[in-house]
Amino acid sequence: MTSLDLELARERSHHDACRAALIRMTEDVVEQVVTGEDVAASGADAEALGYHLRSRAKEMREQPPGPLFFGRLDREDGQIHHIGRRRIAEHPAAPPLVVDWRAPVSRAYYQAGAHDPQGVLRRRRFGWAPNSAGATEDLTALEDENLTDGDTGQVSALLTGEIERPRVGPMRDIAATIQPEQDDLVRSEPAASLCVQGAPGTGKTAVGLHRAAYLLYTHPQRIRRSGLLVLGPHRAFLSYIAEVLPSLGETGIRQATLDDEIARHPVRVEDDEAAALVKHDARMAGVLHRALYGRVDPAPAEDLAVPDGSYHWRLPAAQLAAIVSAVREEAPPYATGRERVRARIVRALQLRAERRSGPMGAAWARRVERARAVTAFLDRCWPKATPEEVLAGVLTDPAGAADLLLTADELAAIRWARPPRSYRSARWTAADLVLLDELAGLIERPESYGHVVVDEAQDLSPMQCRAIARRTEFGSLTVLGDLAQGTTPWAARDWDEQLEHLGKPGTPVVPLTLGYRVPAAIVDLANRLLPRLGAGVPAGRSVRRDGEVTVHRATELAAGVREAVRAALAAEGSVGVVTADHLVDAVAEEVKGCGERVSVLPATVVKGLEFDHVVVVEPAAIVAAEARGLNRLYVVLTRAVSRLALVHEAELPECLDPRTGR
Ligand SMILES: Nc1ncnc2c1ncn2[C@@H]1O[C@H](COP(=O)(O)OP(=O)(O)OP(=O)(O)O)[C@@H](O)[C@H]1O
Repeated sequence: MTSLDLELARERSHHDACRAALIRMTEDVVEQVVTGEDVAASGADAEALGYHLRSRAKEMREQPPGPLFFGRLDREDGQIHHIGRRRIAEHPAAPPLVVDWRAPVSRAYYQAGAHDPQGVLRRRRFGWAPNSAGATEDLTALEDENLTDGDTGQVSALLTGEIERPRVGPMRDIAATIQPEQDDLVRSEPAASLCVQGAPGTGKTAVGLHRAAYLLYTHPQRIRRSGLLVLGPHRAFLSYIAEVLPSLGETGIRQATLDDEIARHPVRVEDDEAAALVKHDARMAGVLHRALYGRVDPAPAEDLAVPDGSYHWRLPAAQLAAIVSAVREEAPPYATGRERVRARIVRALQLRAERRSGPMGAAWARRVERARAVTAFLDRCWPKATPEEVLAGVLTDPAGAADLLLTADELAAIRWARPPRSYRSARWTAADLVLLDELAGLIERPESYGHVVVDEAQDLSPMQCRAIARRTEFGSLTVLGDLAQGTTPWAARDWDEQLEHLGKPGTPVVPLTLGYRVPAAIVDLANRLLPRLGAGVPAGRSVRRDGEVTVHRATELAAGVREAVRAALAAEGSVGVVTADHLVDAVAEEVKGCGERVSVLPATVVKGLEFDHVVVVEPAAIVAAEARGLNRLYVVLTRAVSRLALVHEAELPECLDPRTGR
């Protein structure tokens, strides 16, 4: 037996011990559910304790199968730590057999190097059979890095293998291979917001999800109680990333699109581009504010008289006006403002009444509060409002609230051609829902999440950013994006401005430029587009030296597509055939029956996804299809993990043409 075999045998037996301990931990929790429900002092305690234990038992049972550790640290002080996705111990007080990758002692696993060993003698990486469910015999390799040997410049074969592994199915966690610059972001100060400007494939999404898991581990009370939300650009993306948090042991985290998060109604119609542009513009915040508060009458003309038996208590108009404007200045949410005016009126009436007739009890105050005359006054001077009613007013007659804030053309763009009979029958567009959310937020403050991770944040409009800002008033944000991948008409060109809309001005922007998805040959090709994207971001680089770009000039596009897909299928992994939206049906027809590994996708839905082999059909059509077509093409090219094929019948966009170079 070689010394490597011996070490592997030892590690396998440690894995067996971990497996046995994990089974015991799960059994213990299930047992505690039973006793926990019986022993607690009161029924309510038993309920709370039982709930807590049941959730833990469920969480333990739902642990996805897999290897129980992926690394090991041997420290100068003689301590040895195995590192895995969750802590495993014989019993709660025993030293752990496996420490959680998020624990402070695990940090050195990701950060220590020969130049800065951080008390570590040796880092060991374990190699498991692909997609292992955690059977001990799947532990097939290990690799040691001695940090005391000076800088050997040695590249880890296991790490390279993991990064270059063919992709199938949904995104996987990267707990075993997080890189130092990524780890800094994952573990950065939780109360502070953070913005990551990352070139394609640098691991922004992975960093955001691992940071979410880290925050839940480090601040379970604060973050769990107030909630954590992950926002992604579309549902396909959400299902692609859905497995990552559960595989890190974090279940039940809300992952949604912003549209889902704010949906008060179904989207029934579409805006034309001119209307959508105006509705997503930051000035709409002013328009809506004006429309809502335009309903408040700051100078009531008449005195208020509240009948009380045979008597009337009176407040003069001037005093009413002073109350209304004082509350306006305090700027509470609109609905709170109405109730505050009511409370101040009652207080003023009470003072008057007590001056005349002595103390008035709480019952009297309640009666006055609900008096018809008081409510009638409020209905005139601070009427109730619903977002739908106010927005319908704006879209029926935009000039009323938006005059001087919008140009005549902009007013015309958002004006309803045929207003509905009532706001209740209005058919709302996606942008209208953003505006309704703004109004709802002015009327009543929404609950704040503890932390929100926002992916592809460059694509959000100012009004969408404000919807997120409202939900993180008392929480923090992890903002992930790439200005070069901005494809919406309102995509950000500058992070400082976007962060201001997100309610977190001055948040530090940290660049990531080293890519783990796209091989260097493909990054170099995509970088040729960068100068024309107007994004001013640093160019991407790649750790990957593999990869291949091929260009097929086809005399007949259909035949070219068939040939490129056939060539792609000769290698392992997924094949994404991506083309302009209007060509999708025709292309899908050509590759029908090519099997499950091939997906045909419109260019507009591939953001955030990746395929081993990407076949781009007619790049020029992707560029021509929309205003930010070049940005779209940049996104499409950078979806490739190993190989990229360009198939074209029309001329290639100039910057991609191998004959014109850059
Ligand atoms: N440290 C790492 N170890 C292994 N794989 C990694 C690492 N970092 C990133 N990856 C992999 O690289 C790919 C790209 O990561 P991710 O999707 O998070 O990047 P991104 O910056 O969000 O990309 P894009 O903006 O292009 O969508 C994923 O498959 C991810 O698992």
